[in-house]
Amino acid sequence: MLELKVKRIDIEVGGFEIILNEEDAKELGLHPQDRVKVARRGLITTAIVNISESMIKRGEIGMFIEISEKMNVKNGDTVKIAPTMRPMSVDYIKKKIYGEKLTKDEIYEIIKDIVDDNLSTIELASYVTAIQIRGMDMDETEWMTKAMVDTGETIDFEYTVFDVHSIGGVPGNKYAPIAVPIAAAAGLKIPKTSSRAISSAAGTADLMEVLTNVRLSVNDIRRIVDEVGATLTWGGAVNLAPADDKIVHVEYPLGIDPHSQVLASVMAKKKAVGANFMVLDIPMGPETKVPDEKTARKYAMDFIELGERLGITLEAAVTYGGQPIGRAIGPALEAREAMQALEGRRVSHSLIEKATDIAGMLLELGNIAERGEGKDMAKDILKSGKAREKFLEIINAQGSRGIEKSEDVPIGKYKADIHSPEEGYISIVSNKALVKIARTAGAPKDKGAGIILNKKKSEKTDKGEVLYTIYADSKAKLDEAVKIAKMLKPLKIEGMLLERIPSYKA
Ligand SMILES: O=P(O)(O)OC[C@H]1O[C@H](OP(=O)(O)O)[C@H](O)[C@@H]1O
Ligand SMILES: Nc1ccnc(=O)[nH]1
Repeated sequence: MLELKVKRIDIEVGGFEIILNEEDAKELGLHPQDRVKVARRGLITTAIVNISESMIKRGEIGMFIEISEKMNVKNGDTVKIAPTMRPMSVDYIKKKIYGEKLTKDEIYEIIKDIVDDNLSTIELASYVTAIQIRGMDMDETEWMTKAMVDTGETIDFEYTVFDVHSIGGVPGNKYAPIAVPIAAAAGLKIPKTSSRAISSAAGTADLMEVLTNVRLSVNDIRRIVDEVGATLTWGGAVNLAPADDKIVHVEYPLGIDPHSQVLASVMAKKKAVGANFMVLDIPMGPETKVPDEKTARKYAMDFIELGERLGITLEAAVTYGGQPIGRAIGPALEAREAMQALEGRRVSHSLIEKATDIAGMLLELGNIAERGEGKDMAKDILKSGKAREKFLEIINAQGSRGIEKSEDVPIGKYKADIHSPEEGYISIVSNKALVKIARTAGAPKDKGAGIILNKKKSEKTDKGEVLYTIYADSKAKLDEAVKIAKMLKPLKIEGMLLERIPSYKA
């Protein structure tokens, strides 16, 4: 064991990492990526070792933001460190890499180590990759979901709780800020939590954060649902299924979201708030998580079965994901478009149809509307302005940012129009290319960054007309996004030369 003086390093590294001087590391027999226990005043945490010759002096320990905050240390404090073993869950991850089925206890151990930050980013990334390639059966998925719930807090409401969730994968998917207030305006109780972006350029949590505080405590969620009927918050901020956000953290840069992880991630969040009934959105289309009907059915049946195992009645909606929902992509632009829809302004048909289809299913599940009449009722509630009122109540109860109208939403200061190289009809809109461009422009972290589509599939364009506009919070990222856009050409025009493949001799 060594006692070392803390030197805080103001960098977020996404996990518990420390830096030791080469000599101190040698004394303890430590190498880079080994683990140590770090202890101070009864607090003990596992951390991953990095080694430096000169940045950290002998007798010092460099502590990055995450571990400094967890251990509550300032410069000059002392901590004790000692080498420790790799957790057993690394062996279980390897078992999955080799394609074996995991037991309930092994899965619980992995999830517990994820929650306790005992796994390095490398190990966590291997876990996600192993699940993507090897998959999990329904038993493993159920155990994983329950482990995710049991390693966090849960909320018990005294009334019937409704919920809604999308598996994501289609850009511009801002159905929730419209569907949730419609259902809440009709009297349903919906404590909705969302993830941040996983494969897209804006998750519901990212876009809600433009308008309100999404970091609520369990008690705040309970109080606000009691008072106004619904919340729209970020799951990662509350201790509800806390493993989820840590897994999302490594899925995001990889842009992958394995089937059984989607099931566990969504359903753990629903179980943690005690949902009794829920609607699940499955966007289907090329370049989404669900390319065809067969995959959509598999998702729907697996979700329904997992729902049954957890005591949640679930109805799935397979929705059109062949191109973005609405015309806006990126947190602020999507928040603005959702508000425009709530204000009754003219927005894309696809957005209104999708949001009211889903809200209608919730109204029917809640026995507020007869079967087959939910959608019309949802449209009436939207038209009446009651959903807008409810939405403002929700965002004000969570913490007002002073945004009351769509015009108040701040969007990217820099923008560039992309023009059509020729006349014709739009034949292909590439979800993936649009996400790549929006992410290059800075979304989802730069809230104002993203894309507004001026043209969508089957629409006619003249030569030189604006196809879409890219927004960014910084000029450098805008320039980069324009470069990528010109390379990827996300909108194809019928008759357009798609690619020229020269002969070897050319
Ligand atoms: O599209 P990508 O980024 O893969 O999926 C992540 C999004 O999907 C879910 O949707 P919602 O909360 O029901 O809107 C998550 O909560 C998150 O907002
Ligand atoms: N993996 C996930 C996909 C969509 N939503 C989630 O919350 N999680």
